[in-house]
Amino acid sequence: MNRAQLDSIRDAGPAILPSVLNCDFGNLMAEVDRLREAGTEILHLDVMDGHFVPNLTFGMPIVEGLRRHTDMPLDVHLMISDPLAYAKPMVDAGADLLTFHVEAVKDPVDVAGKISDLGVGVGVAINPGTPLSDLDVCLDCVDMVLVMSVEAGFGGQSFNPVAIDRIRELRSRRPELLLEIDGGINTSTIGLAREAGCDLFVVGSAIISSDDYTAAVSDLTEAMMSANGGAR
Ligand SMILES: O=C(CO)[C@H](O)[C@H](O)COP(=O)(O)O
Ligand SMILES: [Co+2]
Repeated sequence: MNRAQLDSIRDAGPAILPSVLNCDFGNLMAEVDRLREAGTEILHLDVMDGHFVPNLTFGMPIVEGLRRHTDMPLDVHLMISDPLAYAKPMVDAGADLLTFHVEAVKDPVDVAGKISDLGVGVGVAINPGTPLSDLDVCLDCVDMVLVMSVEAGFGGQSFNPVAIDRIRELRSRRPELLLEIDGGINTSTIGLAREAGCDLFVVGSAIISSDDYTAAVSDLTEAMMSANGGAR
């Protein structure tokens, strides 16, 4: 994802990014088609290594398979201990935006720079329990901050409201930064995050657990748009 694509995402206004984490992986492409038909445009892919987080999901083969069958931008959330080891393979597989966890690396500036050099958007994620000040060193080196509203590792967890204060603080410090929130986002929490100044809203269970993805996305969109977006 080049600079122009990132700018167009920012300029396009708030967006809901479905996480396929809890979808029916035996019918992955059918699920992706349903999510596209429901009106979502960017896919959030949760890559977990069973080491950085106590869960194991998927790697490059899934990213590559999705790249072959959809033109939706792929927002890849790396919940892995060694993001640099897999950055280029993930980009080669088709990732458009790569987000690593600040908790997983010693030098986030170096990691952000190396990922950016691959020609994709780079994000840094932070868990609720990690001091926000851990991001200070790399805020100017990333395109996006992914503010976790759950401890990374599983879908279906309860929303941690500390994320709202963090979105608000990051928005006030960096008006141009792309902000994404992830974890426990539903029709109640999405408005709070929007009002705090968030741009991108990762939603897993609140869509995947519903029988009607279109209705779920529509309800979420209504809740998101009825909140007054934080001033940039
Ligand atoms: O990064 C994640 C978990 O580590 C998932 O993206 C997130 O939890 C989405 O699932 P849900 O909306 O059900 O919380
Ligand atoms: Co995620």
